[in-house]
Amino acid sequence: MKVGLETDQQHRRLVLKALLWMTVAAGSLFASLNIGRELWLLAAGEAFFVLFALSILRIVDRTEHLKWVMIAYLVPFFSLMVLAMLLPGTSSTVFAWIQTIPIICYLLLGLRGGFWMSLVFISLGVSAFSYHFGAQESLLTMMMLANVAISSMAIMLFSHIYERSRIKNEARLIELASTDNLTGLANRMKLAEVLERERSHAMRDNKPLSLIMLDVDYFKRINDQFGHEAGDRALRHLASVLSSRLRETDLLCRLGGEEFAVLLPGAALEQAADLANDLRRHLSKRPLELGSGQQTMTFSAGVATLGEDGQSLDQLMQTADRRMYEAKAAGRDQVVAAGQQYPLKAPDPLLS
Ligand SMILES: Nc1nc2c(ncn2[C@@H]2O[C@H](COP(=O)(O)OP(=O)(O)OP(=O)(O)O)[C@@H](O)[C@H]2O)c(=O)[nH]1
Repeated sequence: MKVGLETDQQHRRLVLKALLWMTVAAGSLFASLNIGRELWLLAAGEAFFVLFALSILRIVDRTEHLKWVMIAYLVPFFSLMVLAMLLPGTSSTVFAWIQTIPIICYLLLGLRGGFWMSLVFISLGVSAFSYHFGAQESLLTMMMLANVAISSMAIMLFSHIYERSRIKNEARLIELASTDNLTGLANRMKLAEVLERERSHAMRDNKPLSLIMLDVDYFKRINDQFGHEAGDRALRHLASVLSSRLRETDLLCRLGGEEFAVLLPGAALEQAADLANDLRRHLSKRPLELGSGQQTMTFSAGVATLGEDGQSLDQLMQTADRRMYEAKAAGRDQVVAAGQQYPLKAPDPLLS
């Protein structure tokens, strides 16, 4: 199952792959042209880069150190560009490549890395250009140099502004896509994403992880008696009451309608069932205020735990869901975990 939106890393991996294929194509072309022009050093550098790009293409999809791979590629890549400008026989048009530096840096390294690497290599590029072509002190050369420096800085500025607003918009988009807009809780997509992460932590550290699925009892009656708006308020009320009883590391989410889930990292089945039961009592002691009076809310819940009840989100949800329906069938306002019913036989003094 594909979880979540495409991340920054995936996006940068794609850009890097495009750059590597461009290097292979352009490097092969320029290497053969420069062999024809007998520029042996430059041709050798370009041929080396074709092989270097091909070797990075082999690892780019599986490396966990993408940022370092990018730096290891970009530093010699840009250095070769600068070197190309110093070689005798190089035409002034090679400077066009310097203007790609900020775009490549910001797309691959983000704001901070992009800024520093652009600054260093644009400065080196402009210096190399001025060293090579600025020997004749004509006004035309000065104008060329000024144009080259200013246009590169302008591209750097635009790339910076673009990357900053892209990062902001992406963060906002991810927040919207992972939030339930009625209650402000996490939604199913967020649950899937966090569960994947917590599942690997739990398996690595040999720690438990449990899931509660809960469904409000007789919710339709609230809608029918007090209207849809009151139903919406009831869902927000439940979200706020349950959130106030949970820890920051627990994840409460609304799956849809009047169905919710709580992911509990570090909790074994029994602890999760106790907590679900506690949430049930907590909610029943905080009735919803309606214009005409108060309405007590209850829910039925099923609990499942990683390992015993399955390894994937789907398996855990299916088991917890089945147990939740057992709780409904057994009379509602209760919790079921592995065939165990809560409240246990002794009556709950707080509810009587
Ligand atoms: N106000 C409001 N109602 C919703 C929303 N989503 C689903 N519902 C309503 O929730 C009700 C769910 O009804 P049922 O599935 O019969 O469940 P129930 O009445 O809680 O009964 P049990 O689950 O069997 O205890 C339906 O009337 C839906 O229209 C929502 O976002 N806002």
